[in-house]
Amino acid sequence: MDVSTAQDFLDRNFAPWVLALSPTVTEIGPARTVLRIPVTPAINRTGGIVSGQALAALADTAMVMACGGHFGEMVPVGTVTLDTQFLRPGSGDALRAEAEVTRAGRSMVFTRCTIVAEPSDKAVALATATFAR
Ligand SMILES: CC(C)(COP(=O)(O)OP(=O)(O)OC[C@H]1O[C@@H](n2cnc3c(N)ncnc32)[C@H](O)[C@@H]1OP(=O)(O)O)[C@@H](O)C(=O)NCCC(=O)NCCSC(=O)Cc1ccccc1
Repeated sequence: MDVSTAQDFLDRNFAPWVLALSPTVTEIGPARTVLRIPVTPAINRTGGIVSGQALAALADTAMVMACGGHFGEMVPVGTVTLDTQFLRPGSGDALRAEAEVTRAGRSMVFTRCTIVAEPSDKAVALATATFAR
């Protein structure tokens, strides 16, 4: 599956408020899937840092897309667990979510994601999620 097919799936299937984050698929494949969002005032909480809610939504979205990258096509999955660690305040120009499948079984898919701030390249959040397929 190529980046434009993945982007098309994302644009057609995710909730409007998630699409309001302006997620762009920059890489998709069996090894890893990468999404990017701009940092805008709309996703910041008080204090001028990115809200945890936006970070969690980005991570969940990236890990759903990583399932598609792993299987070579978008497959219907439902999030069963989502765990996030907010390592440091998110700020900068953009956030890059690097997601991968750690194990895909017959009914469950295990994934992880690192969110990195640009241009600092510092990790601001780690996440894991489990999906039912
Ligand atoms: C504070 C702590 C949880 C733990 O700290 P510690 O273990 O003691 O770690 P340490 O002191 O080593 O600092 C680590 C790094 O953080 C930096 N830094 C620290 N303070 C500030 C600051 N004030 N401003 C800017 N940067 C600051 C500090 O320079 C360092 O950076 P470096 O490593 O040199 O590059 C930290 O991990 C953290 O901020 N995580 C992110 C939490 C987060 O963003 N959650 C989501 C948003 S909340 C939400 O959405 C809910 C909500 C919504 C609406 C309304 C209300 C609530």
